[in-house]
Amino acid sequence: MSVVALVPAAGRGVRLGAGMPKALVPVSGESLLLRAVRGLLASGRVEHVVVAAPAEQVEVVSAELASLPCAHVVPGGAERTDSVRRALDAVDEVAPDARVVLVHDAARAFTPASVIRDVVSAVEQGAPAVVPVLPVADTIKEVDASGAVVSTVDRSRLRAVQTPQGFALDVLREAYAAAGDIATDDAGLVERLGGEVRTVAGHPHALKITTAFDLAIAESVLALAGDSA
Ligand SMILES: Nc1ccn([C@@H]2O[C@H](COP(=O)(O)OP(=O)(O)OP(=O)(O)O)[C@@H](O)[C@H]2O)c(=O)n1
Ligand SMILES: C[C@](O)(CO)[C@H](O)COP(=O)(O)O
Repeated sequence: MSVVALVPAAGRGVRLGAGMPKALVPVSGESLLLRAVRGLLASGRVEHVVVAAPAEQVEVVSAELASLPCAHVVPGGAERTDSVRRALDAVDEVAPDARVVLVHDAARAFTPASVIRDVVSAVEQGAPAVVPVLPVADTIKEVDASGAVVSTVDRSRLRAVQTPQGFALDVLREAYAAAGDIATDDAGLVERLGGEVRTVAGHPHALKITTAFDLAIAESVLALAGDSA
């Protein structure tokens, strides 16, 4: 029973503003995408990877991953959900024996191997869907349309959600078959069907690189880890 990872990498990276798709932005000479895919494979728990690339950059992205023969590239879509769906559609061809699927943002390129392993193990032990989470550090307030505070939310029950998110393959397929509106994460589609979603501990290094500030943090993490992060 193999594990396949879907890597949505077709975003424009508007908030980062690097003038190229975010997945191709280099950190210490290696793109976020290459780091993310290599990290999945280096966990020792992922055998196949399907990357959703910007539709007009499939060849560029394929060349970027040429050193990793188990990575396959498909054209992504307009929204993250569309990109994941296209990668999911390629699983039968790329990994016909897969029963466990991960969905992992290229933008979370520094996710530690331990998080990837914990997510895979939880699915293998029977969880239909698994997300890595971190406690919320800030006080969270609900505000109305005018910006006035409505309430202070009890943060003890809140978690910030990361990737990779792990699924039994048939569960993710069912969730995507039923998907209506766009969801901000894949587990949200399982929740809509009433499916159980379990959590494992996330990690600060699995941050999503969204802005130039996040990229600076990633560069610092790499510098501290001596490029072994
Ligand atoms: N149509 C899209 C949009 C996003 N993604 C991917 O989904 C992940 C999370 O998205 P985000 O970090 O929001 O990336 P962007 O959409 O590129 O960011 P922005 O909104 O700043 O353009 C990224 O790896 C991104 O490449 C994708 O595959 N297809
Ligand atoms: C999937 C995700 O990374 C979990 O935190 C996040 O929801 C992606 O959101 P985005 O708005 O598409 O970046």
